[in-house]
Amino acid sequence: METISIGLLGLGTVGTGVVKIIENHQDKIMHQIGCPVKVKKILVKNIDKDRDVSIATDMLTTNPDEILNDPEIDVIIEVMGGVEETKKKLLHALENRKHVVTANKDLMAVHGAKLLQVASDNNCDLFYEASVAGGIPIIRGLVDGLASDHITKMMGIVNGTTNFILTKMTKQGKAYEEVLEEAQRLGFAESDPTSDVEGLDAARKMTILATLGFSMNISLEDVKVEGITKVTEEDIQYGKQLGYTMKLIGFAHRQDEKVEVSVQPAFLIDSHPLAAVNNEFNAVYVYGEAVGETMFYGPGAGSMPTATAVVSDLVNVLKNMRLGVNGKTATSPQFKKNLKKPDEMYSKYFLRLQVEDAVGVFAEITSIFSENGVSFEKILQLPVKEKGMAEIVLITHHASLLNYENILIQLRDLSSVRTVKSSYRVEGGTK
Ligand SMILES: NC(=O)C1=CN([C@@H]2O[C@H](COP(=O)(O)OP(=O)(O)OC[C@H]3O[C@@H](n4cnc5c(N)ncnc54)[C@H](OP(=O)(O)O)[C@@H]3O)[C@@H](O)[C@H]2O)C=CC1
Ligand SMILES: N[C@@H](CC=O)C(=O)O
Ligand code: NA
Repeated sequence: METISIGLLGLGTVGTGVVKIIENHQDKIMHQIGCPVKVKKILVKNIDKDRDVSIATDMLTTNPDEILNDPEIDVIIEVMGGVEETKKKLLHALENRKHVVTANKDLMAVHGAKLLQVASDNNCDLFYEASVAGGIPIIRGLVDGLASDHITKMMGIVNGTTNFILTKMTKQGKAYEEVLEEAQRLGFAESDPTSDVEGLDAARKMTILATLGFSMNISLEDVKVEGITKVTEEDIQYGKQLGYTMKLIGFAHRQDEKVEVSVQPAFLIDSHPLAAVNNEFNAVYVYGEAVGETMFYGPGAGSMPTATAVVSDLVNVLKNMRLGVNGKTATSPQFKKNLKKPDEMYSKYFLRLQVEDAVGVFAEITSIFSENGVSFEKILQLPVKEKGMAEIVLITHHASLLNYENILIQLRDLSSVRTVKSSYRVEGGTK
């Protein structure tokens, strides 16, 4: 029986998990594909490093050509990270007719369209399930599970680090900096956690989900991004009093064939299923016109969960090899990109203002809202320590982004408004 040989690029957190799963689940893999699978060669930076898995030294190399040009290697698994240099390596692999499995969201969010095209031109598979929400089969869920439906909305908690931080701030009242260090120690955060906390990691994942879910070529630049670095414990506590939970939400909405995609800290109504997703867990809520509400939940990062997605992609490549149907997945989007404008993007908003505690101030503020056609759903006025000042916390009814931004400009111009302390999107509905 012929053995399938794999070339592995990277033997870090995910690569180590891949080696373990291929070894430990060999019987199950063989049962599905009918022949054994072995990792033949592994690209690393440092051959002498201690590893969490036992590997013969002659399997390691620092020369990518030993893998990319080896005619015995059928499939490349890329779990090394990086964008431009990695793109070159994968193009080289595909041009050498090697199938590719990758966990690299940074690469797929930026160069996915090009790589998928080259894969298709060479009759190769390029699968990337692990790139979004680690071990959760969300890409297969969208592309296969919901293939017959018209998806109108996706909301994702797709970054484990920020969900861990916000959960600890909300439930244990811990400070942001303290929890970020904990997330780094536990290994959820990227080596430079800026892309986690500034929302870029989630934006890359939402780019991939929106492209697939809406069958439109969404690029990273189309995603409006805001991270969690400005979220305060007071904001979280005010939201709690009003019945909302703070989450970093990736939001993708389609209406009348126009779409919007964004990532931002947002308040979710406590009864929303995503509000119960805590710590480093990820979840993606998907609304399809026919299926209604669905939610995909699980571990979005970590060695074994992420490697599960990678090796499952590998099994699919090998099943396709047996059937002789590699590279046949449709890659070109069905629809032309059509993005919503600010007067077409509707949401509720949470707003926290520090204002003078004087007669007429409340009326001045409410008149700005009514001039812009926006009304309130909830409102609280609270005393603050500083004499003569008060805090107003409110939730609006649905407003267009255009009207809401006008309101913010006008409020900042009012002499009775000392500061706009914070402002967040509020989510709760379905479609
Ligand atoms: N960790 C996670 O939970 C998740 C990770 N991912 C993605 O998976 C990929 C891998 O992540 P992770 O395993 O955490 O990363 P690690 O940093 O743990 O591992 C990277 C591996 O790649 C090797 N490597 C990196 N650059 C080079 C290079 N230029 N030449 C040769 N070898 C190189 C390293 O070698 P050496 O060991 O010698 O240093 C190391 O073995 C990334 O794209 C990441 O975004 C996706 C979902 C979840
Ligand atoms: N840093 C990422 C890891 C997985 O993609 C996260 O926190 O989700
Ligand atoms: Na996944």
